[in-house]
Amino acid sequence: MKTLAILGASGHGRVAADIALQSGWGDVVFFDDSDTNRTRFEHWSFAGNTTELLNSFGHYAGVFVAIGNNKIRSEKLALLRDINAPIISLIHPRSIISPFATLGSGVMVVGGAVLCAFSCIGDGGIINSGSTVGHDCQLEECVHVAPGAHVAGNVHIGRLSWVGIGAAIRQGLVIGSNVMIGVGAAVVSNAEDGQVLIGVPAKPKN
Ligand SMILES: CC(=O)SCCNC(=O)CCNC(=O)[C@H](O)C(C)(C)COP(=O)(O)OP(=O)(O)OC[C@H]1O[C@@H](n2cnc3c(N)ncnc32)[C@H](O)[C@@H]1OP(=O)(O)O
Repeated sequence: MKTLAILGASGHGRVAADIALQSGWGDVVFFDDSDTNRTRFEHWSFAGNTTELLNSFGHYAGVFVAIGNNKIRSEKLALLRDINAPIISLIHPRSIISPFATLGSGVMVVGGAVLCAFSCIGDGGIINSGSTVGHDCQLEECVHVAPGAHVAGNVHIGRLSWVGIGAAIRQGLVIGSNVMIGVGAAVVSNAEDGQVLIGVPAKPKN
């Protein structure tokens, strides 16, 4: 039986475990940096913090970082990459992924998500429930497309950016790094690094 180690015992971690078990993993074991005295997390074993995972990753057929914060997820993935841990991606069996799409490692694709032809998802990306990423999009490392958000074709999104729940991005735009696009925003022009955009049409938040 293949066992997956998941770093991040949270709601996002529960979603990761659910996808893992629906996609062929036999069991999961959780790690997290908080409340390290526990022995269980929901239905699963809990085995310690990040350090304990780094020391024991060889016991697991795969390792996944299920931390919603883009920056922390990126940092944890870098630690695991440095020691050649077997970082895997989790793809919900009822997501739709073009055979011409490209996914990095440590990516999560949740149920109902659609990745169109020639879209490219960087390491640690989260393509959440019912969201769509159009043709030829390039998403750099650890971008989160939240539930129900839609990214039109040929959009470039910089590392660590977050496309909020229900937001939409017009085709061909360039979204910088560390951008936060708010719930329900309609983005119709390029975004600079670090901007927080809200509204319809989206404008920088004061
Ligand atoms: C499975 C999952 O759960 S995935 C998680 C999905 N979650 C998301 O996508 C969350 C995205 N985050 C947001 O949209 C946030 O509201 C942010 C980041 C844009 C702003 O957050 P904060 O800085 O904390 O703003 P705060 O909540 O204090 O609101 C400040 C003002 O902006 C307004 N505002 C906040 N977000 C938005 C928005 N998306 N659209 C329009 N106005 C907004 C508020 O109404 C408030 O206005 P007021 O000053 O007139 O009362």
